Amino acid sequence: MGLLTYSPGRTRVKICGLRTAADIDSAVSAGVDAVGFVFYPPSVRVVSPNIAAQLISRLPTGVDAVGLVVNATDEQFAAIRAAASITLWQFHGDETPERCAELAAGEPWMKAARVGGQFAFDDFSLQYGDANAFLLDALVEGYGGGGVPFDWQGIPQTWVSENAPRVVLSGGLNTHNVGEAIARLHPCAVDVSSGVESSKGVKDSVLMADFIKAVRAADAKASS
Ligand SMILES: O=C(O)c1ccccc1N[C@@H]1O[C@H](COP(=O)(O)O)[C@@H](O)[C@H]1O
Repeated sequence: MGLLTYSPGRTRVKICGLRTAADIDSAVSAGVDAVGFVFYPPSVRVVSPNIAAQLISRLPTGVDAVGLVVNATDEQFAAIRAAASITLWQFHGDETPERCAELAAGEPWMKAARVGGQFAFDDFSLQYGDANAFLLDALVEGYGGGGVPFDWQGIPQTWVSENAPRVVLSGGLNTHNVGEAIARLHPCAVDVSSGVESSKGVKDSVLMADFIKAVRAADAKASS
C-alpha cells in the first residue's frame, strides 16, 4: 500500500530515523506504512547508505523506505541511490522544485515545508506542484526532527481540503496529540520521529506501537 495511498479513514503512518534491525522489526510489527532513513550527517539519526540497505532488506512489500536528505550533493545522493532501494524521497532542506525533480529522476518524492509565522501555503503548493506529497513540519533549527509542533490552526481549511491526499503532517507529533491532529486535518499520513523515542535518536518499541494505536483510534473515532 505505502505511505501515499490515500484512503480517507485510514491515516498512513511513517516513523522516521530508524537505525537498527530491532527498530525496523518493531515498527513493522506495529503496522507502519513507511520507515524513514536520515541521510543527513549532522543528525543524531544519520545512517550510512549501506546500513540503510541492510535495514530495508527486512521490510515487507508495501512498506515504503523513505530516504530523507537535506541539501544533498550529487555525490551524496548517488551513493545513497546506488546502495539503498529507496521507494520515496523526502527533501527536507532548501531544495528548489527543479532540484527535487532532478534528484528524484521520476521516482516519487515529497518536499518538507518548514512552517512558521505567516507561512504561504498556496505559494508552497504551487511552487512544489510536481511533488507527490507536501510534508508539513515545524520551523526548527537543524532543519527537522526537533520534536516541536507548529500551530495547526494556521493551516487554511481550504488548503487542507484541496490538498488532503498529498498532506503528510509532522512536527512534534506523539501519542497524546496525534488524535487531535487527525481530527482537525484528516491528512493522508502522519510522520513521527522524536515522539517515539526514549532519548534523542533512540527509538522505543512501546512508544512506536502506542503511536500507531493512537492513530487507529483517531481513525475509528472520525468514522463513527
Ligand atoms: O530526524 C532528523 O534528525 C531530521 C533531521 C533533519 C531534517 C529532518 C529530520 N526529521 C524529520 O523531521 C520531521 C519532524 O520530526 P519530529 O517528529 O518533530 O522529531 C519528520 O518529518 C522527520 O522525518
